[in-house]
Amino acid sequence: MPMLKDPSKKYKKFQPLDIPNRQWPSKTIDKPPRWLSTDLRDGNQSLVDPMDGEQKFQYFQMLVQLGYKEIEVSFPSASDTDFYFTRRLVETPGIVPDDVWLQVLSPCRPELILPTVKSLKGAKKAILHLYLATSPCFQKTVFNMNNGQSKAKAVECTKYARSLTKDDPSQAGTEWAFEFSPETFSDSDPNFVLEVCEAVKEAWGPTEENPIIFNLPATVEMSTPNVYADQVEFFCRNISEREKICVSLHPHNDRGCAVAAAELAQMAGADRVEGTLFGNGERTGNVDLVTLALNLYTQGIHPNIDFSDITSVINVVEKSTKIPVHARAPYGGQLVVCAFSGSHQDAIKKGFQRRKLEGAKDNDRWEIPYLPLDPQDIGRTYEAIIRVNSQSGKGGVAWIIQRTLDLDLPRGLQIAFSKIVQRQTDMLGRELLPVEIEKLFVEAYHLKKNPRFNLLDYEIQADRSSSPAPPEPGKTQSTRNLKRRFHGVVEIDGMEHQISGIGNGAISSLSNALKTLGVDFDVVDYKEHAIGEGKNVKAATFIECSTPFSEDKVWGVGIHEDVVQASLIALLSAASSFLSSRPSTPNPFRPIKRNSSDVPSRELSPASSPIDEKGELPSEPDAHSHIVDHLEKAVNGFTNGMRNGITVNGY
Ligand SMILES: CC(=O)SCCNC(=O)CCNC(=O)[C@H](O)C(C)(C)COP(=O)(O)OP(=O)(O)OC[C@H]1O[C@@H](n2cnc3c(N)ncnc32)[C@H](O)[C@@H]1OP(=O)(O)O
Ligand SMILES: CC(C)C(=O)C(=O)O
Repeated sequence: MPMLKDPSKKYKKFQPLDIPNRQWPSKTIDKPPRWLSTDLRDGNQSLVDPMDGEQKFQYFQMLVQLGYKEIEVSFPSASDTDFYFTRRLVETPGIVPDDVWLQVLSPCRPELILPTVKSLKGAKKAILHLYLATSPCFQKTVFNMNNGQSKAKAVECTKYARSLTKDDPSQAGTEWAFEFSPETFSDSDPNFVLEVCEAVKEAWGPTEENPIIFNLPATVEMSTPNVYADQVEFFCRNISEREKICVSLHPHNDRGCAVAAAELAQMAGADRVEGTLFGNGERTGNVDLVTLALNLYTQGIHPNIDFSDITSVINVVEKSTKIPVHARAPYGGQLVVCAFSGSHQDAIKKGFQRRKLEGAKDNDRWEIPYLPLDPQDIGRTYEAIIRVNSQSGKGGVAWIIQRTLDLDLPRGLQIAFSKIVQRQTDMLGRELLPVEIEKLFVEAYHLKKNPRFNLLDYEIQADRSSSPAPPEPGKTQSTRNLKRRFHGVVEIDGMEHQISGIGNGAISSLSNALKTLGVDFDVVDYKEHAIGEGKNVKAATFIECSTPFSEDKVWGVGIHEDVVQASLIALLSAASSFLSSRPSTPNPFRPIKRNSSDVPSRELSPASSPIDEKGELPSEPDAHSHIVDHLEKAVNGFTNGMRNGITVNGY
C-alpha cells in the first residue's frame, strides 16, 4: 500500500503541552552542559555488530582524551562482553581518570540490577542508571501495567539499587550516583512523570552535593523541538528540590531535530545532555555530541570537549561502528568545508584575502563567508576548502593556482584560465583535482616549456639615439627617460632568429622586435608580484595581449628570479599562445645561422629588422605604452648586461 491520501486516521497529531507562560524562548545557552557519552551503550546496542571488548576499550580511551567526564560504558546484564569490559575498566590501573564517572544501565528488573552493580564493584565514581517507560503506550503494550504499578516498580527498584550501592558498607570505596530515566518521557503524561520522579527521588535520597539525575528521554522523537522544550521546562519548574536534581536530556533523532531539541531543552533548564559522537544510536540515532559541542564553540563558548583532531575521532568512530560519517555531517563531514560552486568559492576566497590583508592571526575574529568554523580549529587544513567541478568559477580556480603555484592571478587571467578549466571539467564530467588544475595552468601558459619560443640571448640597453630629450649642456644624459633597445636571439620552432626592437622599456622593445617576425600583438595589461621571500624570491609576471585575430586576448605568464627576464618570458609565453590562436599558421620565420660572436655584433636579417641605421623604428606602435610605462620605470634598473647562453623558459 503506498502512502495514504489521508494519513490522519493512521497517524495521530501530537498534542503539545499547554504551557502559556513558557520562559525558554527568551533564554540563551551560555555554558556547556554536563555531557554524557552513551556511544558504548545506546550507540553500541544499535550496531549490526556490537563492539568487542578491545574496540570498546580503545573507544573509551578516546572519549576520555576528548574530555568526557561521564561515560555510559555498558549494559552489563546484556552480555559477558559488556560485563567484563566494565570489569576491565575498573580493574586496569590508570585507565579511568579520577574525575571520570562510569555509568551503566539496567532495566527495572532486580535480577538484572544485581549483576549490573557487581560489574562496577571497586570503581571510583559510578552512576547506576535504571529505566522504566512511563507512557500509556508502553504501559499498555509492553508491561500491561497501570500508573500505580509502574510507580511502585520504579520505587522498588530504586530502593533495591540503593541497598546494593550507597547503603552497602562494602561499596564505600565508590562514590555512587543514581540516574533514573522515565523512558518515553516525551510521550508520557508530564504530571505522571513528575509523580514517578518525586517517588524515586524520595527512595534514593539525593543531596545537593550528590544530586539525583533525572534523564528525560525523547526515546522516540515525536514532536517539534519546541514541544520537547516545553516538556522539559514543565518538569524543571515543577519537580521539588530542584537543587538536588540534575535534569538530563536524551534526545533521539527520529524527526531529524535532535540537535534542536537538545538546544531548546537546555534553554528550558536542563543541565546535562546524553548523546553519541556523530549521532550513532537506535534508528536515526541519538543526538550528535559533535554538533552540539561545535555549535557552542562557534558561538564562542568552549564545550570542554576537544575536537582539535576531528579526523582521528572520525577514524575511531567509523572503525568501531562500521558506519561511515556522512559526508555532509555537520562539522565533521568530509564535504562540509568544501565549496564546489563558483559563488561560494569566490566569496570564500575573498574572505581569506581580506583576512590576509587585515593581517588577521589564527585567533582573530572569524568572518569568512559560508564557513562558520575555521577548519584549522578541528585539525583540518584549507586545502580541501575549494574543489573544482563544472559548477565552479574563476574564483575557485584562482584559489587553487594561488595555493599550488603561489600565483595571484589578475582578474582577466582568472577568467581566461577558468574557461580552460570549465572546458576540461565539462569534457571529463567530473571534479578536477588541484594537481590537474595546476598541470593545466603550467601547460596553458608554458611554465615548464614554451613549445615555440625560446629566448636564448639578449641584452637591453638604453637607446640614446632615439631619445627625444638631449642632455643639458655640460651634463651627461640621464638614462631614466631614455628608450630601450632589445637585441637578442630568439629560437622559434627550433630555429634561431636575431631580432631587435626599440620601445619604452624591456617589454615594448621585445614586443616591437617580435613584430619584425610577424608576431604582431599589443600588450594591453601587465601585472607582476613577488613569489616567496628573501634569497629565494622570484618574480611572477602576467601579460595580456590583444591579437588582430579574435576578440579573445592571449595571456602569457613568466616566472624568474630576474624581474625583467620574467617579463620577457611572459611575453614569449603570450607569443606562443598568439601563434596558436591564429587561424592558420604559415611559418613566417626565416632562420638565421647563429655565429659564435656576441649578440650585439651580429647582423640582423634586413628582412626581419625594421630598425634603420640610427636604430629608430619607422613608426612607434606603442598603443600599449602607457600601460607598460610604469613597469618600464620599475625595471629600468635591471636592463644592463648581457645574459649569454641562457635558456629562459624555466619555471
Ligand atoms: C530505550 C532503550 O534503549 S532501553 C535499553 C535497551 N537496551 C537493550 O535492551 C540492550 C540489552 N538488552 C538485553 O540484553 C536484553 O534485552 C535483556 C538482558 C535486558 C533482557 O533480556 P530478556 O530477559 O531476554 O528479555 P527481553 O529482551 O525480551 O526484554 C523484554 C522484557 O523486559 C521487560 N522490560 C522492558 N523494559 C523494561 C524496564 N525498563 N524495566 C523492567 N522491565 C522491562 C519487558 O516488559 C519484557 O518483559 P516480559 O518478558 O515479562 O514481557
Ligand atoms: C534508557 C533510555 C535513556 C533510553 O535509551 C531512551 O529512552 O532512549
